[in-house]
Amino acid sequence: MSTDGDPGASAGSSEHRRFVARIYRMRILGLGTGCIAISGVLYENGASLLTWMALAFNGGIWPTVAYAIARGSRDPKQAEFRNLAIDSICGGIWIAVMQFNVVPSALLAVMLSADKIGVGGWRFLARTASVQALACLATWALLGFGFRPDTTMTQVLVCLPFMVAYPLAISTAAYALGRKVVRQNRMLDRLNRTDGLTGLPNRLHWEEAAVTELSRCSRTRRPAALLMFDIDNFKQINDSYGHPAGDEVLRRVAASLRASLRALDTPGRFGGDEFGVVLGDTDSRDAMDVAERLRATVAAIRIEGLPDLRCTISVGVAFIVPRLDSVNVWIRHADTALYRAKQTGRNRVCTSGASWE
Ligand SMILES: Nc1nc2c(ncn2[C@@H]2O[C@H](COP(=O)(O)OP(=O)(O)OP(=O)(O)O)[C@@H](O)[C@H]2O)c(=O)[nH]1
Repeated sequence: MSTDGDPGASAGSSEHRRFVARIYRMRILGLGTGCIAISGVLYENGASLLTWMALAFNGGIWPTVAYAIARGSRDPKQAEFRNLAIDSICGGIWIAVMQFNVVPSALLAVMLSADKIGVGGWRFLARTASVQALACLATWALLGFGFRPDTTMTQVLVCLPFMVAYPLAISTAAYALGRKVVRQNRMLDRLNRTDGLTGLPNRLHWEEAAVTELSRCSRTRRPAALLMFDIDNFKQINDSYGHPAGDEVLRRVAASLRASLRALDTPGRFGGDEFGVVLGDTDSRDAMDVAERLRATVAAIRIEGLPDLRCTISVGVAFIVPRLDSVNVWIRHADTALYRAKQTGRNRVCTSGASWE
């Protein structure tokens, strides 16, 4: 009995073991309090010793047996789904044994249904509800179609723990699951926006920052600049020192970027050995200073164990110009300037020329 779990995860995974453990805890609570509710009816109806023993088994021993079955199974998820169907069958039998005593029978049916929806949705409920109904009908026929729907006050009172504790537990589990989903969505969103190697915003995220900056500039008429830079002869670094050394260079360049920029600026990895920086509220002179500083910082990078490794960057700078209404055009201007820096000897800063100021 549970509202929690991910039936879609792969068999045998730790997620499935957690799912089984959560169901175990819920089953102990649900069947424990549920059997107390049933006992009120059995007591007043003068049930046989065999019926009491069956109830004791269902409430006290079955949760642990079900847990052991699921834990020992090669496919814990499927095993647990079978156990949940058995829960429904038992529920159907108890409803008939109670001769449809209305309050505990309705409670049992509702709680068992909530479980099934929580774990496997309405389709799973439909499947288990049909076996529950069949088990109920068969038991009812076997016991001679007894029908005593009236519920006494004592029977209502012994239903209270089930009525209160179990829905609270279901809500708590649903809330915890909801929080987990929100956390995982946030993490996914962060991963989607981050370059795995450098930890910088990836191209998509970085371009969003550029769009935001461009529209802010159009509104406020404040200056801004875009830097695009590319590591010089990076292929040669990879070829001479190996790919892991190339990766380390990329990480160190990213670290230099993070260390030397303001919170207002947005660095990003554009792809391969190409990076971009959005410099918010920055005029052309300051932008050139930042670009030169970056160039010098990267040139000073030294990698432990590789004393000969040197890396430089070529930087293209594009300022906001009048009637610039597309980030793609802004990036193209910076790219053209970067191309010029490469063409004129690398390890230098070039600008796209035009500026507002
Ligand atoms: N180590 C490493 N290399 C990468 C990565 N992504 C791209 N590269 C390599 O980076 C190199 C980029 O080379 P290019 O930009 O074509 O040229 P370059 O050697 O930098 O020369 P210039 O740009 O003209 O100075 C290619 O060899 C890519 O395989 C990465 O994540 N890690």
